[in-house]
Amino acid sequence: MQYVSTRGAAPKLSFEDVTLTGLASDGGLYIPESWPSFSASEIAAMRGLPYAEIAARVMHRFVGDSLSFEELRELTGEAYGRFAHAAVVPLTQLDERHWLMELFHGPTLAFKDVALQLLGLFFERFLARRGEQLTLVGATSGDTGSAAIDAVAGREGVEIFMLHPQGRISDVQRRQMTTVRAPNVHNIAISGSFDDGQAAVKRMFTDPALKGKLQLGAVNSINWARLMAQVVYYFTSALQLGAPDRPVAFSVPTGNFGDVFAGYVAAQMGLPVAKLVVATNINDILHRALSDGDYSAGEVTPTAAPSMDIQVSSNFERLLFDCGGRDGNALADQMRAFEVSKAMRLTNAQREGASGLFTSVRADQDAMAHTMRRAFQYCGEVIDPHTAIGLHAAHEVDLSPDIPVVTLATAHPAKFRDAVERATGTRPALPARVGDLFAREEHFTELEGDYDQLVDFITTNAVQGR
Ligand SMILES: Cc1ncc(COP(=O)(O)O)c(C=O)c1O
Ligand SMILES: N[C@@H](CCOP(=O)(O)O)C(=O)O
Repeated sequence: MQYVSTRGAAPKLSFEDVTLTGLASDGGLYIPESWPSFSASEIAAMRGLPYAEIAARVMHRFVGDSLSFEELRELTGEAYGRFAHAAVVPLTQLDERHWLMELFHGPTLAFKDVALQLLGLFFERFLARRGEQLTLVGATSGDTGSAAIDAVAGREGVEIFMLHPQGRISDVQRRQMTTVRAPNVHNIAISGSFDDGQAAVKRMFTDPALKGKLQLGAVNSINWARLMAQVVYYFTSALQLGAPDRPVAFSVPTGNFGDVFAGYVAAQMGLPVAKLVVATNINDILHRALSDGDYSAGEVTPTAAPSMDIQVSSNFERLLFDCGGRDGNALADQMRAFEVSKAMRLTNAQREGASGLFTSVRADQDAMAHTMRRAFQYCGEVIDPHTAIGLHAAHEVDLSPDIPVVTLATAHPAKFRDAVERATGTRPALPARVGDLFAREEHFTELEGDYDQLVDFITTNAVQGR
């Protein structure tokens, strides 16, 4: 299995190289050269298997020679053995056709753990094999940061610099990052939004001076391995609801387009996906792009679903590449123009390519709060604001009534206790596995977010190569 860049000019890489490389040298994102696929009988044969086994079967198609099937199965067993639920991502039924896929049973209470617990093990295995070190740089709107830090804190060969937008994430999210005391963990609070942090991180990967000093790696969904691990739970949940004999729809609370792109990949691999519903909050660039072809980024508006307060949606580039005919040169021109003007129209090919599988729904703050209340009153389920946006969208879309609709429950409600309490009157308790989060001391550095200042901080504090 080889990987190509969405912008056409970077070298093709193996899975191991892609995992350690982050952004492609031409500024693009790596994607498999072609989609591997399963027959209906191969999918049916996975029914009833443990999560870690299905994970190894699905992902081995992407890993090529970088890991044997047995090595991969050992790593999936280790990663998913750390989850607090034996099913890893259990399904909860809400009514005769709506389901929640609970993705928050990992150590940091959000879906990011599903990929990052495994990615931490990939880093360790590949770096030990090569005798190399990696400086991870990342941007977070709250959940990637905590999951990445948990996955790599104290590990050999890696250090992490994580940027979060000051004052724009929940107190639980912030503390899950800033109370971790490990010499290889550096938290930086920047002024501005997640988009500003993500733009700075992407610039670092194409900065020859910085790359001359440090081997950089990515923990954001820039890193293909993140998305690959997220493909698995589309398979496990669809299998429980009747796949491959019955198509299933998914409603996905969306920000950086990673999670829902993983659903797209599952469909390319042969899973019968009836529809992917892209659910956005009022930062609705993806809803406008999919419904009208208008991909133009405005200012990010802070909401009670802060992890989705994103306007420039990184993985949308992967979809545009795949749906638009895989023309890297044309996409490079389109993306470069977008980077200057912050606006673009999708081509007809891109719109038509996306329209078969995707639809989109935007939820405002009232719809989000109303859905949290309704889930609590009618189903006894306390859900977080991001999940509520997905569930709102699941009820808005027009689908045949015999198709089950799975909403991805992307975070534990306790991560956003204040917003949940405002909407439902119930304050969810933090699970015991997060420990004494509010008793621990916080440590982070405040920076303006100016690019040169960030690079200076990283190069001064990195231990790689010393
Ligand atoms: C809780 C939660 N829900 C939804 C999302 C959106 O996911 P994605 O960025 O993969 O679209 C995020 C952030 O990524 C998140 O942290
Ligand atoms: N919502 C995310 C934003 C970063 O997205 P990623 O999937 O590219 O890491 C977060 O919680 O940080």
